[in-house]
Amino acid sequence: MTAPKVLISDALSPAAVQIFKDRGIEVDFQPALGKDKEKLAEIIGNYDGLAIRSATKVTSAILAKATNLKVIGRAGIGVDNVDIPAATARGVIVMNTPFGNSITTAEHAIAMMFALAREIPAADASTQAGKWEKNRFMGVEITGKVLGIIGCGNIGSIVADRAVGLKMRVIAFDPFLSAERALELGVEKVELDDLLARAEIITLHTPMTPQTRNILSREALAKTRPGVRIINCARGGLVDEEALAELLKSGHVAGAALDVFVEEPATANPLFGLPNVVCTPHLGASTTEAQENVALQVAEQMSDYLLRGAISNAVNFPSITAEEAPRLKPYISLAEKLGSFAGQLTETDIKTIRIVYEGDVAHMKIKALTSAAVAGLLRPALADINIVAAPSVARERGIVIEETTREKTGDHDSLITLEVETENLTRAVAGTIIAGTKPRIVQIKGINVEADLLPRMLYITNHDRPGFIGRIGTLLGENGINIAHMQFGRDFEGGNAIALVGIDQVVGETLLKEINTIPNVVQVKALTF
Ligand SMILES: NC(=O)c1ccc[n+]([C@@H]2O[C@H](COP(=O)([O-])OP(=O)(O)OC[C@H]3O[C@@H](n4cnc5c(N)ncnc54)[C@H](O)[C@@H]3O)[C@@H](O)[C@H]2O)c1
Ligand SMILES: O=C(O)CC[C@@H](O)C(=O)O
Repeated sequence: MTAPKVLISDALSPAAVQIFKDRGIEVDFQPALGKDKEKLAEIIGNYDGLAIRSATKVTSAILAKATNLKVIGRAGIGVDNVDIPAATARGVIVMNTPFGNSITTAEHAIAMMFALAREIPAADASTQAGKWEKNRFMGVEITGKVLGIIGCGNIGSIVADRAVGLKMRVIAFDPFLSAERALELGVEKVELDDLLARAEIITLHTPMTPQTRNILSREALAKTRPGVRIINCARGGLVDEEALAELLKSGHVAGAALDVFVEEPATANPLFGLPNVVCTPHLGASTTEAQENVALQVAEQMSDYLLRGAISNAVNFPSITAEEAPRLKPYISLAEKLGSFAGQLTETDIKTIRIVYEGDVAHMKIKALTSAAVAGLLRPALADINIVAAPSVARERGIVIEETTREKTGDHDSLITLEVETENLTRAVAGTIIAGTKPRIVQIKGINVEADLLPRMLYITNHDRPGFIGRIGTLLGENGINIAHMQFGRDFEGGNAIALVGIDQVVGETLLKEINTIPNVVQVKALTF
């Protein structure tokens, strides 16, 4: 196996390069490439992995050229510089490092708060200019002030913790913050309007989503207290920059500290040059400690995926640990084959996919197995579908996916049953793993029939009558088709029967039609796995 190749296209700590090398991965460190999208597009096709910070924009155009790419690792939190749907559609795993820079970023927000409260940047510039303007700079105390946190997740909670330590009164707006967590943090959970009306300092710590974009809109800013100070170390675009500039000029907002901007790199901005505006160039995560943390973590995560199939902190696929990966692999193959089996037999629109996981498999990462089953099921219709994209593609097509887990009920230690419902029928197929690694089908439409799934197979349904087996064997033999195995099942004597025939050659349309003329044959279908 040739070593996977990773491109680092942003300024990651050299610690990442070392990790990749130590793990036997070829690494190309080109920290300025993120700013050169033409060059990136030209070479991205050579790499299995891409490690980035925020400068590299992984657009759908870049992804279209990334023909070998398997994983994008973001050394940081926000993945808004990656086109996730486009990556997902191409089966590229996108991972981030959700905690490595949280403390550092929270500290930056606190530093910004002090900078605003005491006008430190302006006082520094004035002093170094020899002005000694002791009367110009009159600050405010932090102690006892009401801090309003919008978004109280990893970073917001660290800010809350530090602010409580500074004897501030902390209120937080976050629809996903539980009452227990708020109590634990010592913050008062409030609605947005309440926060806007009460906070003397507001700090933003939400991701950029359609709900949070412009959360501090012109209207929201108008509801704030006169003299409010605003800090944004999360994402540009959470605050209306034009409206904020106007309120700073009118004196309603006493100060604003911004680490992030609608347009980055920010070379011109409506806020630049206004009194008591403090700006940093997206430095929230820029400490030696945080950069070391995120670089090490992203390199480990990407290596684990490329070398061992382990997935952690992926934003578009469930996590799989390095220990789980080898155990899960045969079940992923089984789930995909069961899906493929049902998909090849389903010609009309699928309405619902129901998957039941029984026994040991019920305790595994079933989300990954479901993705594999859905990919297998959709592949006959959508040849390029991949396991990462499959569930979202299915949902886009209005297909309902239902998963159930339960303890072992029958003979098999693990059993996966896939049921597909279309307008006209419901089809179920079940399988298990034997000898630890081999996928085997064990039931079709409730009829027990045990068979290995070979690359070429025939699926035949017939009425259970004497003479069928001899005829099918003769017909295949006469046409030069070698039978690898032949398995039968029936619901009861003389009832409905199923034959699964593993074959070594391709069966053409003419022969399929001829098989269909054998007395008592109901349906015959050539399948490939
Ligand atoms: N400036 C920097 O260099 C820097 C560094 C790291 C992170 N960040 C950014 O900081 C932000 C927060 O990161 P995090 O790690 O704390 O994320 P997180 O996911 O841990 O927390 C985000 C919080 O926002 C809340 N939230 C989501 N939608 C909301 C809404 N509509 N209203 C209010 N709250 C909402 C979530 O419930 C969650 O608790 C992200 O945007 C991240 O990209 C910036
Ligand atoms: O990489 C950086 O410097 C910024 C990272 C930050 O925006 C993040 O979301 O983690």
